[in-house]
Amino acid sequence: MAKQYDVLFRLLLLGDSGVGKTCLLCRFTDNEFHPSHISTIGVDFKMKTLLIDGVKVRIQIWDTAGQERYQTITKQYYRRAQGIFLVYDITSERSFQHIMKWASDVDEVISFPERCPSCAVSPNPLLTF
Ligand SMILES: Nc1nc2c(ncn2[C@@H]2O[C@H](COP(=O)(O)OP(=O)(O)OP(=O)(O)O)[C@@H](O)[C@H]2O)c(=O)[nH]1
Repeated sequence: MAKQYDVLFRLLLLGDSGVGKTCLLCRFTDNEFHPSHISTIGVDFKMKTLLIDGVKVRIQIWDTAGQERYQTITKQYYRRAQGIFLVYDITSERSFQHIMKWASDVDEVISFPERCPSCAVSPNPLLTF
């Protein structure tokens, strides 16, 4: 069976609840828009394969819940990501101000490799993109 992809990138969407992370992902993977807001529970993901210069690039995008109560779950995904999108709603100044908080949460998780020794060599996903 032919290999389905040559390289895999794991990316993560982070931001306040309701800023449009799921919509952004649906638009990117399926070119669809669903106007209803059904809060993500924990973490969900979608994939898309792109052909770039003859290389099959599979992009796996993890869509996290913006609600605070799921953060124990969502933080477990920060280290596995090779890139993180910090998403805000352009009509919500508050969601923009919270971007600093999301970024510092990521920094906090990845700055303490002793919490997860097997992940100690992971690059900082906020610095690599
Ligand atoms: N006008 C407008 N509304 C949007 C856009 N993108 C998303 N929305 C609306 O924003 C609401 C929330 O979108 P979601 O994508 O579910 O938000 P989310 O960030 O995934 O929310 P959580 O799963 O709770 O973290 C929905 O009611 C969408 O219809 C946009 O580009 N324009």
